[in-house]
Amino acid sequence: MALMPVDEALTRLLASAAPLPTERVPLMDAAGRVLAEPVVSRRTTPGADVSAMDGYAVRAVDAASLPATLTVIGESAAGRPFEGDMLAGTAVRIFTGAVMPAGADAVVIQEDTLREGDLVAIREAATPGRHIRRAGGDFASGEVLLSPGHRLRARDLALAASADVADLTVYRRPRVGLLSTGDELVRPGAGAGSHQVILSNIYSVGALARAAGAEVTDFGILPDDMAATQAGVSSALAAGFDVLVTTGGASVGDHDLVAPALISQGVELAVHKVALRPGKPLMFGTYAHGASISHVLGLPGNPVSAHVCALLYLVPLLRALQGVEVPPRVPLKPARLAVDVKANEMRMDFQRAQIVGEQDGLPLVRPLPVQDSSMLSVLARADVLLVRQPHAPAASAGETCEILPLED
Ligand SMILES: Nc1nc2c(c(=O)[nH]1)N[C@H]1C(S)=C(S)[C@@H](COP(=O)(O)OP(=O)(O)OC[C@H]3O[C@@H](n4cnc5c(N)ncnc54)[C@H](O)[C@@H]3O)O[C@H]1N2
Ligand code: MOO
Repeated sequence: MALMPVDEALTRLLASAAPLPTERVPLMDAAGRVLAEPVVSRRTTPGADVSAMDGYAVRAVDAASLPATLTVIGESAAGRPFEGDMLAGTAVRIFTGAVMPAGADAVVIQEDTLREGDLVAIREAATPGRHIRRAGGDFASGEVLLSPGHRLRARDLALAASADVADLTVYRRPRVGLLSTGDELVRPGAGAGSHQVILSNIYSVGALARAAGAEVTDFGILPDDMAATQAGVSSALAAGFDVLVTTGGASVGDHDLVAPALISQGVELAVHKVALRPGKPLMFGTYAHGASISHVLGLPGNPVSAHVCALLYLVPLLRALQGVEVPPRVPLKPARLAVDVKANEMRMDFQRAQIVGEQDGLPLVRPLPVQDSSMLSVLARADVLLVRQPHAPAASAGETCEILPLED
């Protein structure tokens, strides 16, 4: 069967990824969620002209030339403004964030004054507007501060709070189910024999999914048996995950039962086998539950392949389900080769590589010597994936190349 190009598989996957329903969440629970409605300020901030420093509010004209001694007629603290008017020759003690008294147009910082009783000697000439934060200087009421599709960062939550917005409309978190397959798999810490393999894929894939905003459920391990695989797939589909991720059993061996089991349970496969290394056996399909659908992503069992496929396909799918606009291309970045590399064959190749320096503003990248897709220690040592396009010719040290970050 012909292998599908990497970006075409991504295009097909994203084509079915309509955003999930929305919900309201309080700001405290909103980090990492994706906005479904804009954040519109309900307030002008600052709400009035305020002092940026601790000192004395003055009329600049009274303290424009020195010496100048003014009479202190009151105090303005944050939350407790001075109510009176400032007449010629007066000053008001003021603190950071406090409203400027009517008539004052400058602040002299405390360090530039000498206070004696009701009098304050000004030791640094005042200029109009000095140390004043203007009303609306940060943002105005009605201003759109954050737009739909934006993934909320810590600082966005403070911004929304300061705009007097207490909860936000975001897309529901995608629910992801992880289904592992393989007679050989044993959980970490459960005393695996040397003929067995320790279940590792759900940890990397699950962590990538969580970091992309999903709620993750470990749905267990299936044996390499057709009836059991069909039954496992059937109950995982019935659980109604937004995304069901299988690992293993994706290739062509006698024990690779996932594709036929998915098809037998009503999953329509849109992708099966991609021109990708590692990750050739990748499959993707959808399963209809009435009006809603489950996306089904079948990852290869080799741990590096599963991780790379999750980065390339699962993470963008989860973002798209949360309303993020995701370009249907692998997001490559420029770099420079630290060593010569060979011509590539027909599969787009994602080589585990290290950044070993910098040249002309680009990271210098060297592929690790072993590229076996079972080797997690090599993946852990890598800084990035060095990406080689299908049929790319041999390239020399110093030439530009493309990389994919392993973390964002
Ligand atoms: N004749 C062919 N053989 C293979 C082909 C092919 O085209 N023709 N493709 C190869 C490629 S590429 C890959 S990648 C692997 C992956 O195939 P499967 O998805 O069927 O993976 P398994 O056979 O189930 O397992 C492969 C390997 O990974 C280990 N594994 C599986 N699940 C996990 C897990 N959850 N955690 C940790 N390790 C896991 C499993 O024990 C095997 O060692 O197929 C090639 N073969
Ligand atoms: O392409 Mo497989 O994914 O060799 O590891």
